[in-house]
Amino acid sequence: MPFFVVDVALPVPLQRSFDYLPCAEDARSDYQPGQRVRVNFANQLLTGVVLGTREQSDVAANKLKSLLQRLDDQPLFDAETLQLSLWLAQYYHHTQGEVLDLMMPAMLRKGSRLDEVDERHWRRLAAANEPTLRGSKQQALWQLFEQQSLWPHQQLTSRGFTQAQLQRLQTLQLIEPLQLLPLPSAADEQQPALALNAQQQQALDQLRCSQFSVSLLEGVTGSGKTEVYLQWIAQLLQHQRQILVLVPEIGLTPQTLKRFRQRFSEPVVALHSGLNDRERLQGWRAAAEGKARIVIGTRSAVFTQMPELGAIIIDEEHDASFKQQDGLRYSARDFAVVRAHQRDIPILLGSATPSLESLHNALIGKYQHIKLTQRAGNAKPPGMMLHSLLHQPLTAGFAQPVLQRMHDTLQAGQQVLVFLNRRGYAPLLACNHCGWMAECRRCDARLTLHQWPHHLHCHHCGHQQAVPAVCPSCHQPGLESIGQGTEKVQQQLLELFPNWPIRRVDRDTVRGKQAFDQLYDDIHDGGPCILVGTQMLAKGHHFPDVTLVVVLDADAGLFSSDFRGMEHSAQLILQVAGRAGRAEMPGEVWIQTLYADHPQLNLLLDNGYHALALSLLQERQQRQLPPYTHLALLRAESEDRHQAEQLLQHTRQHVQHWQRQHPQVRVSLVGPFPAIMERRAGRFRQQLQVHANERQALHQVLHQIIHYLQQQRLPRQLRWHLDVDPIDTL
Ligand SMILES: Nc1ncnc2c1ncn2[C@@H]1O[C@H](COP(=O)(O)OP(=O)(O)OP(=O)(O)O)[C@@H](O)[C@H]1O
Ligand SMILES: [Zn+2]
Repeated sequence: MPFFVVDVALPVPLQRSFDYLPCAEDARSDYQPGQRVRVNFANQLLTGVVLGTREQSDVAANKLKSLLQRLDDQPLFDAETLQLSLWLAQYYHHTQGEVLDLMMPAMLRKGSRLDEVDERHWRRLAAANEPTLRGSKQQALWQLFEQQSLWPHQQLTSRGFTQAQLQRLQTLQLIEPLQLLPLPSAADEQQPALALNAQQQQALDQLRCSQFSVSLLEGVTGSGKTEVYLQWIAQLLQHQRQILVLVPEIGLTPQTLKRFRQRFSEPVVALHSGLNDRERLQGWRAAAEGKARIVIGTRSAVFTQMPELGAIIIDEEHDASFKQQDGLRYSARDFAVVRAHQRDIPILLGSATPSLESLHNALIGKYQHIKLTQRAGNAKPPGMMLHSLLHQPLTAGFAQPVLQRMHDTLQAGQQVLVFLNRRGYAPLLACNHCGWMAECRRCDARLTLHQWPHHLHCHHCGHQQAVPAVCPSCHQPGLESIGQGTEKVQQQLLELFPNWPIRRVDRDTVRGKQAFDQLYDDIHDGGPCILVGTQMLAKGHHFPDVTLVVVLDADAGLFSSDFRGMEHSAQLILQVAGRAGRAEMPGEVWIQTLYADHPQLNLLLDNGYHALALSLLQERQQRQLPPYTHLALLRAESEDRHQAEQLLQHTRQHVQHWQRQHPQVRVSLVGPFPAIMERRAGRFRQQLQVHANERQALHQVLHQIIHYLQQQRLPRQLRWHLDVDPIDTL
């Protein structure tokens, strides 16, 4: 056989691919780009992806190793996905091998075969004669097969049929077993589309079913954006397209999924973090084989291979969960736009509070700008007011008039939502004798007091410890909790409103999808109650009986040192406010603040998000910040304070030196300086910011930086990473 080597991309940070000898017996034609292979790399078993084959190698023949196994007969990744992986690798300055690794469901990464997730089904054979069956159970079973020729084994056993009964039908040559990929079924009861209002219809009319275009659907909360998505999807399905819908981490509730499955009889696959590896691969395959016509998923679902992909929808496009915050720090939204462009298909970004990036693109005409300014149905926009806390006696953190409104709302049989973005009992435990404060040993942060179970908890590194009985510093009793978290508010409200249920919704009370599902049902079953919650309650949920929203403390977000702080606070406030009055009854939002004359807060309330966003954009332009410039962060961290700083200092010098030889490449470097919270989990964190007017210049410099860093022999504990388009600089 003529000599050849296989070129393999591996999930390692080295900027190159690797040559391997083929598996014994394999011909060159057995290898195609996109197949997975198993290799031994530096004594590690890795799954790599074939990029091609070659007649020669730069590696000496006696140094070449053989592949351990070829995992796929057919390419797992198509040419389009391979192309996209290259884009990701270049843009985020990782290797193609790392990107492909990220794009694979975990089971494939570990080397599973695709058909491992097939499940047992039974299929009716063409029976010659009407069978004579003994026993009513067997007859009932056969009747099912007369209604529908194919059944998943598991569905039959859950209806009480046994293996023996199935085997009996098999012996009679009525049915046969087979292994198949399970597909989700549509809801039993399908629901018709709603009649769109004029604005929704106009929005739908502006959406095309082919060719690349980006549309920003800026629709106030409750304006019926989802209904527009659904009706557009219906059109796309008629064109035999697959549709990818991305939603924020907590936006993919069973209710959302149900709404899709009740509307479409085509298989709708959900991909989210609540799935196990097996379910995830099943969903991925259903999409990759074109069987799932709609995929609805969170961030990483953006990588799902879909041969007939015809449109992408990103709901709540401003949401931070679309940006991966560790490893390969990609933005699913930005990548989705690239993907749509490459495939020449439309993409729709929806939000009541669009990111300044997307808004900017809409304003300069790069994106089509579609607006929904009214709520759908009979719902009215909630009335919003600022309530100054200055010189006001507070009860449990609430001003008197606010408590009165809460009382009236409950009396009227409606629900109240109290928003406080701080879980736990209190953000601080301090000694009232000597001023000692409970601080995290490993972070520049205070420990949060939790009451149930009773302990101190660092929300930054996860460190937990017991609550001391006396002050560890002066040994006096008299430790006091200062400030409020959701736990404390719930407890205080129980005393103030003993006749109504007070439900707390945060990560401590609601763990996992099922818990949320249960809670959602409870809230929907209605009855007056107070919901106390963090941002978990804020996003995309539809609670028809909530008519009063109280933002307990708007100030926390107003003075963030991050340049996106105000943007994010405004988005959060409006999203929470958007939960009020979404059905027949009008809603009201009270925002408590010490800064009732804060100009931006007033702009938001008086003129709405769009007006505030325009003013923030102006500010960004003046300060030369994104979206007017491009930003990347190089972060370094180490247990040794100076190591991290020095590494960035040297990197900076290296770049400056390089810049002197390349004066046409204009970037500016800011830093190194310590992160806002310098020490986290025992490590000191430093950052170097790279600002550029031109993307290309930014990438040229980042390339230099990566190249430089990879050549350094760094102590193990000194780590660095690059964040392109960071969503915060904290
Ligand atoms: N054309 C319509 N006629 C009547 N009701 C509608 C119409 N469109 C949407 N609705 C209803 O209005 C409510 C809000 O709609 P939807 O959830 O689609 O809004 P949204 O814009 O996605 O909201 P948010 O951004 O706040 O999550 C839902 O109960 C929906 O059924
Ligand atoms: Zn800590």
